[in-house]
Amino acid sequence: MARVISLEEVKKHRRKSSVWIIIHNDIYDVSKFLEEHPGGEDALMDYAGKDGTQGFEDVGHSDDARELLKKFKIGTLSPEDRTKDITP
Ligand code: HEM
Repeated sequence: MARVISLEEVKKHRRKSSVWIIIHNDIYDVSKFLEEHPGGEDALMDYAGKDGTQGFEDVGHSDDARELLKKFKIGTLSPEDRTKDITP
């Protein structure tokens, strides 16, 4: 079962040593992906400890990128902290 994580906890992971990002109410630890991200480290750091759904979708990431996401998933956001999800 996926670990349930609060927004308060996510907010603590906004330094390069530990970067968590929320996308579609799931939580991703991208600490080890910063240097590999084709969109650059800064794009990820802008959303460190925050909800990056809008940013992620605005770029129009490929299916490969979406597939890659699965590798970094560490949990889901607590129900009380969830936002109304956006497409897709
Ligand atoms: C957190 C998980 C993320 C993963 C796994 C990821 C993965 C990728 C991958 C594989 C690409 C190469 C193009 C593609 O396949 O679509 C890419 C490009 C890009 N990403 Fe991300 N990305 C993530 C988050 C973000 C976020 C939050 C932003 C914020 C704006 C972002 C901005 C970009 C940009 C601007 C490019 C385009 C680079 C270019 O084509 O010049 N990414 N990303």
